[in-house]
Amino acid sequence: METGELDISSPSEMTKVSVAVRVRPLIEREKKGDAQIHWQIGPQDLRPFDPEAKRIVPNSSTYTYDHVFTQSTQTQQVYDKVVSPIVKQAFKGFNGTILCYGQTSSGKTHTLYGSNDDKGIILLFADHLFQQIKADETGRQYIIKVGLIEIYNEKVSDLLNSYNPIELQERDGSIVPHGLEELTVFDIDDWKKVTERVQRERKIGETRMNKESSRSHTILRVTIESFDLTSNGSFDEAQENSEQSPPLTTAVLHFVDLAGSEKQSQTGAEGERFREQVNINMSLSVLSRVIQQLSEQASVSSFEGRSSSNDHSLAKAMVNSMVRTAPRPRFINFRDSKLTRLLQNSLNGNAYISMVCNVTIASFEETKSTLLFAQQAKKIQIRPKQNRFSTKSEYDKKLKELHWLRIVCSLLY
Ligand SMILES: Nc1ncnc2c1ncn2[C@@H]1O[C@H](COP(=O)(O)OP(=O)(O)OP(=O)(O)O)[C@@H](O)[C@H]1O
Repeated sequence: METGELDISSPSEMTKVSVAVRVRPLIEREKKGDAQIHWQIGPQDLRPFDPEAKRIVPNSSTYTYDHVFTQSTQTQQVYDKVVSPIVKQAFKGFNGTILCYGQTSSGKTHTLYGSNDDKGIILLFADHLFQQIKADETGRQYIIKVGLIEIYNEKVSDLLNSYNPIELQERDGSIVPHGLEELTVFDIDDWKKVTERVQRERKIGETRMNKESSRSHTILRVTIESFDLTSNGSFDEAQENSEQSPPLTTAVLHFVDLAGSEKQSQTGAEGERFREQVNINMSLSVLSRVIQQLSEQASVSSFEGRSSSNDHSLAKAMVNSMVRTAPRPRFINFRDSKLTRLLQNSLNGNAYISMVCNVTIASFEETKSTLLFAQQAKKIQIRPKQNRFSTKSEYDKKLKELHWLRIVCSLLY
């Protein structure tokens, strides 16, 4: 396996969150303000740079990641390294989450939604998705559903359905966005219609909030259901046990564009804007806490795992003292914000996760805070499970759904 690649060779094994840092080019405001360069970018790391002395800060830390993308990187490269492996797994029925994190104006929206001359992850994903479906000659059928969720001031709503409120409900141990309308797309043309709506609704959202930067978290939720119709709709029990192509799989992909945090002292925000900022900073700090708790849990359990394999009394004593000094959290604070509650299933390990942490080299403190968050995230361990349907009745239900969806879509488009 190439260094830094997402480890998907053995899905039932523990693996880690893939963490990338993307450095955006300097923007006009920074160029005009004679911005100073505070970071030196290496192939897989960043180091603090002293702009006065024009050298790396002596004895400073090196921040290392799975991937570091420089100012000249196109989003296609980010997609190939960070998103594409997750999408390939989604075709086999594994959930995935792609999370863009960073301070305000660090390039999160650019990375996800792109610009005229640099396609964003969402469009690149659509190209990839429908190419894969077209190239599949096995006769498998796919149902693709898309929903767009907004979290604004701790309220969860459906951006594709008049901002209807969404309730986060727990079902069979999973958190589901109850009330979310999901649109079914059969090909790239359907997808383009939906993404045009997504872009429109995001713009309306921006106007509604009277803002220049994202004051809400938006989550594009894509469900890929795939099933095998080669045996003319009959359910093959033997195939059900096949690891590679079970008759029915489902995977949920989340593309998360987080609101950027800001310091009130820097922006002087008041009134509604101040309330937005407090909510954004609160939910981001809950996310940081959850990531920290999960990473602590991972280091304790991996240490326990290592020591039990050679059953050594000294190792056992060390584990005991470690558990005493850094106890495994009794619970993870998922419920403390809507964002972490919605992402609970993913963060808790049942999804491949890639984080793109966006930064600028023109800021020291804000970039450092993102880099520290990214370091914590690197430690989280995950063990995604394949989502496969296991009974003939579930299979028949899906067949009926496909049948009706095709009828409805043929009437709509
Ligand atoms: N890789 C890039 N290449 C060129 N321009 C970029 C890149 N990344 C960001 N930018 C530009 O930087 C500015 C800020 O980017 P963007 O709006 O994506 O930030 P953000 O992190 O989403 O901000 P916020 O949290 O405030 O919404 C925009 O003008 C965007 O076009």
